[in-house]
Amino acid sequence: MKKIRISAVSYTNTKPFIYGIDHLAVHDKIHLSLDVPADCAQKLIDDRADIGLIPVAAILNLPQWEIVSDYCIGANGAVNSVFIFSDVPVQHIKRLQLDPQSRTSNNLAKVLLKSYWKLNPQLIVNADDYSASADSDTAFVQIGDRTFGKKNKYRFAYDLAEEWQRFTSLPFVFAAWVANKPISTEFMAEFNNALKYGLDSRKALFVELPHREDFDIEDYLMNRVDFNLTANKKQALHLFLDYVKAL
Ligand SMILES: C=C(O[C@@H]1C=C(C(=O)O)C=C[C@H]1O)C(=O)O
Repeated sequence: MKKIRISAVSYTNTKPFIYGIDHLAVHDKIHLSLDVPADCAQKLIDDRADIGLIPVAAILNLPQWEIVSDYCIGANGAVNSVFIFSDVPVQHIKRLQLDPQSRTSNNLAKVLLKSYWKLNPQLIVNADDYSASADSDTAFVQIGDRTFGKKNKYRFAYDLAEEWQRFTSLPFVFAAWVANKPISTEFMAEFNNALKYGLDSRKALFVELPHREDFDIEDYLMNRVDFNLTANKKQALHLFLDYVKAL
């Protein structure tokens, strides 16, 4: 049987899902690659993958798409790995560098700047000095493991899932399992079950993960990232896509 090509996020937030896939028979039906979120999205857009854990903002670039699982990378309030890091309060940011690995959070930052904070800093894509500007008016968006332990290194760290919740009173969905073509319901049920198994096995996974003094990975994967794609999260997802379309 031809293997289903799956691109998943290479960050710690996806490790529970990978644990589930690696421990169940669905593993043998899959060709799995781990990529930064922007590449997960591009693989699905270019049809180099059949299913991806893709940044939801990239859904808008897919001619055909379907959410194929009950699970996601989401948050109910602060997620603790998606920030605008800044040396000045958001009102004083003049330039904002976007994260080359992100699609959703860059757009979330744009939505919050426009509609919540009502600010209009210059946005910089692919900055040469990304995340290391000497200029204190220049802030940056950053996602994933590169943010671990950095929260107290900048005078201001705006958690974008928390700011979104302040703005809309809703949770947020960063990435969802999306297919770009019809996939059999039998396979999707087996895959969904593996994702659930991974989430249910988080305690066993923690034994394998490296300990960090500067970041509480267990709290992150048990309490900050919220993996259930609930009705509330779907509502938030559609609202977010409407905001992105209006940018
Ligand atoms: C919470 C996170 O969610 C992520 C953020 C994404 C984005 O901004 O495009 C995409 C996938 C997720 O991994 C994170 O990576 O820290």
